[in-house]
Amino acid sequence: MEYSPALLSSHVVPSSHAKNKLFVFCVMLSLWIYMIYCCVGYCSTIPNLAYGSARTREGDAAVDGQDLSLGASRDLLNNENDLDSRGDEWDEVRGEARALDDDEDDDAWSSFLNETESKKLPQAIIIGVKKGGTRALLEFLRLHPDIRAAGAEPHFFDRNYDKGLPWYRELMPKSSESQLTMEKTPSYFVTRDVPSRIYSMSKDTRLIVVVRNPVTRAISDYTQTRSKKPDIASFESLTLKNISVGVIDTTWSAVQIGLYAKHLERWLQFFPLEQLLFVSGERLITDPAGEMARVQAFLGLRRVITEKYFHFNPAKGFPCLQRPDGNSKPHCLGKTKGRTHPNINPEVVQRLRDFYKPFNRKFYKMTGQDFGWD
Ligand SMILES: Nc1ncnc2c1ncn2[C@@H]1O[C@H](COP(=O)(O)OS(=O)(=O)O)[C@@H](OP(=O)(O)O)[C@H]1O
Repeated sequence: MEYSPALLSSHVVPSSHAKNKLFVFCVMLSLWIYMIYCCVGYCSTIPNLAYGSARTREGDAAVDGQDLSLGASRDLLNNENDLDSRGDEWDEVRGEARALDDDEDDDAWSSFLNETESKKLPQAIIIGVKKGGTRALLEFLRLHPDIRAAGAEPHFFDRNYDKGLPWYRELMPKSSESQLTMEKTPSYFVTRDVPSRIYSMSKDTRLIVVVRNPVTRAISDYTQTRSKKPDIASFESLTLKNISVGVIDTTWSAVQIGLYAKHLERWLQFFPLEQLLFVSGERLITDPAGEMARVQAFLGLRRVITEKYFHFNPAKGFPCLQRPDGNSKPHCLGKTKGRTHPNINPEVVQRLRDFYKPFNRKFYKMTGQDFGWD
């Protein structure tokens, strides 16, 4: 058989073409697989990160408690290990927030496509008061698309300050440039060093205080502790130094926290009054949309959280959250919010009312708001 270069080239040239094509195809395929892998990896990481960081927060951040600064405190309501505002309650609340937030994955996608999110130090903080309704306020605010808030209480400025601002920032959820970052730690309001520390972080931090009738607040505080330590002394004996003399024991933390005017004085040494918003814990229950309108205005947010988001649950006795379209069951805060209070001797209640009256008046004067407790 005759050797033919033409024949040879007719075999060789098409096969090298095919090889080239195959090579290009393989490269393209690998690139596509890599891109799909990256996208899928990213999507699945967003919610996982959110949960992961929440868990880390639960591990690191302290729980609801108090650090009082008005002299020695007979801290019989020591809530150092009180999981009331976190723990199971927090999981439940987080579930509620997610249940109402159907568009979370869409949000993640749009933020992936449109802008970079990052963790920021909070620009607004709910600083108190313990048992005032701080959890309800935070959960209501978390429905706002322009707010991102840490769920658990970080207790940075009172208990974890030595860990530094980077530690604190790490506890915050990611947010876009247009979103406000928030947290709540009710013990800040009554802790001596907190105002100066927040001021050092940023003198522009907006501060929100949910206040409630100090007598009811004290009973609520006591009820919480009793639910964990059923054998504690009676409210009456803890309130009065000596039952027969009837002098109020102001060293008891449950009493001290309610001296709002005294605590506020310390804050006003660092922040102008306009930088603080006082939310009525009572109106947060009777008119949540009205109080939320004030809060949103104070934070410079559009009014998104309106009447449509609330449904009063007569069995629970509190407003619960609902989807504005009303298509799903409303979600209430957990069972540790809205406990039944024990019956307290009416004479002791009256003594406490009388005791708080001058402090309340002073507080109304300082804030320019009458909360109607007297
Ligand atoms: N919507 C809604 N649902 C349930 N509970 C509500 C609500 N709004 C305000 N409250 C009141 O919040 C009180 C608990 O206050 P806090 O969340 O500040 O408590 S804590 O300091 O974080 O432990 C809690 O106090 P208690 O009633 O004594 O349990 C409630 O009265």
